[in-house]
Amino acid sequence: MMSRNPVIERVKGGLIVSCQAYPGEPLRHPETMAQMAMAAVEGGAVGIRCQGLADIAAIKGQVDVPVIGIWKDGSQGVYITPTLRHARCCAAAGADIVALDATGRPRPDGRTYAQTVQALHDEGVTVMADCGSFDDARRAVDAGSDIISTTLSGYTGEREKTDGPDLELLEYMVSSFPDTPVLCEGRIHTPEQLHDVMSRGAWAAVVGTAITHPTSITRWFAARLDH
Ligand SMILES: CC(=O)N[C@H](C=O)[C@@H](O)[C@H](O)[C@H](O)COP(=O)(O)O
Repeated sequence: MMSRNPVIERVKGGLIVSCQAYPGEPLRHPETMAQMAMAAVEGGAVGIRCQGLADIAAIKGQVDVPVIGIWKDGSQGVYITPTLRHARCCAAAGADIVALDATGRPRPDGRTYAQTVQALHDEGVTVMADCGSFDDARRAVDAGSDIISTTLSGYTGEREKTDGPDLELLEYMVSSFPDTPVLCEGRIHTPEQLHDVMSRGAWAAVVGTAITHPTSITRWFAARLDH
């Protein structure tokens, strides 16, 4: 499959690194995230996913690879780029692709996911659908999303939170929607898992925590101490 969108074509077959720090965390600073993004690109990342308008702008100022921008607002319900306003701001901050919650849950601005995508497409914005289930993926494809992704699997109550990536959902999406690039995102923690998701037909994969969240990585090691 080819994508007619050059930005999506650029990340084909590659590793996208998510550079995010959560509210109150020591690394939560746009310059720090830009440094993290530069380090990831040096290691072979073909794209960066990042959160927040300041981070998007700082990262776009430092790397040449495509940037997927999100704006997380809140932590319950629809919080990943929840409204058209949030999405427009991500695009204005420089995101090459804007990712948004593609679930059917009510959105704060009362628009449906499809209405939001329509408005963004009218403005020339490339849209990535963060899905939590197969129904979300179908709705996202029907809405004309440029990319669909497993991002929200395990976080919306519809799919079990698997230890690793949701391979079942990935395979279902890849086989059902051959004309839409499918990204695998969420709980890819090892190079072997990355290899596995790519061999199952992912267009590209997004890895966050295992590369850019040292507090989690430290906890994984510390949990194996005998005391
Ligand atoms: C559910 C949710 O809010 N996911 C977020 C989406 O941007 C991030 O917190 C994740 O780190 C990202 O999806 C990458 O996944 P992982 O960190 O597991 O490699």
